[in-house]
Amino acid sequence: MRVDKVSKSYGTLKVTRDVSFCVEEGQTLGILGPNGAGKTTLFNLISGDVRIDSGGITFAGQDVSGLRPHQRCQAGIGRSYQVPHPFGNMTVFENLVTAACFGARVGERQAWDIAAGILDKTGLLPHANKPAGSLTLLNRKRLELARALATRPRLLLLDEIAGGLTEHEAAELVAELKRIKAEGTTMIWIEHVVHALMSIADRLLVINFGEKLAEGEPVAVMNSPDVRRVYMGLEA
Ligand SMILES: Nc1ncnc2c1ncn2[C@@H]1O[C@H](COP(=O)(O)OP(=O)(O)OP(=O)(O)O)[C@@H](O)[C@H]1O
Repeated sequence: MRVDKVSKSYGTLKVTRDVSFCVEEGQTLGILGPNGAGKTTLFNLISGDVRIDSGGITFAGQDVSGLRPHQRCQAGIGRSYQVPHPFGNMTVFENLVTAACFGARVGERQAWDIAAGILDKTGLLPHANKPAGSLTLLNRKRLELARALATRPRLLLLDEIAGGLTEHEAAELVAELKRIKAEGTTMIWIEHVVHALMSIADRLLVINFGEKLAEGEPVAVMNSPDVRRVYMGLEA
């Protein structure tokens, strides 16, 4: 997946400024940056929830910049949202079947199988028949991940899915993401929980004021003077 000189403004506020980066197939890119730096906007531009003003986005050899969100999902780009958006009155299982039917474009029978497999994988099996709106924070986060997985993505965009979890819960989540990665799924993960991100990311990208501040091998990026000064508030 390649993001090439992408920009986005809201009125006079330039929230994404000429951002470029690549993610190799099967790799995990971690995205860090202060609040309001433009990280979620970047996801919105990749998933098509928001149109880019300029630049280009290529996925699996195809220019997807002009595609609508559901077309990008069907092309293999799945995402979770920072604020979970399940169908609250539908059960957990029904949410996953719906995601599989519309995102992975499979028939209902196959969607059931996909949903059942994901329930098991994400620890949601005991909650399969509960309304999604009744879940705890941890299970809502699990469902957000599960719904994205049900679309059978080749590229999975994860927006702050560890925020608000306990240490133990975050470790469980990381273990699950490692399994997903081992199956060959490419991932981009926006996360403030740095140690969780560091435990899985092959590369890090740091965004500040809508611009790329640093990119590269995770330890080198975290130790770079610019990142220490701007992101962590430390002297170089
Ligand atoms: N639809 C919109 N209209 C106007 N301004 C917006 C819109 N969406 C985002 N912004 C602004 O763009 C900037 C970047 O927001 P964004 O949500 O991408 O940041 P973020 O890095 O994901 O922040 P956080 O870590 O707090 O989630 C912020 O100043 C935000 O207020």
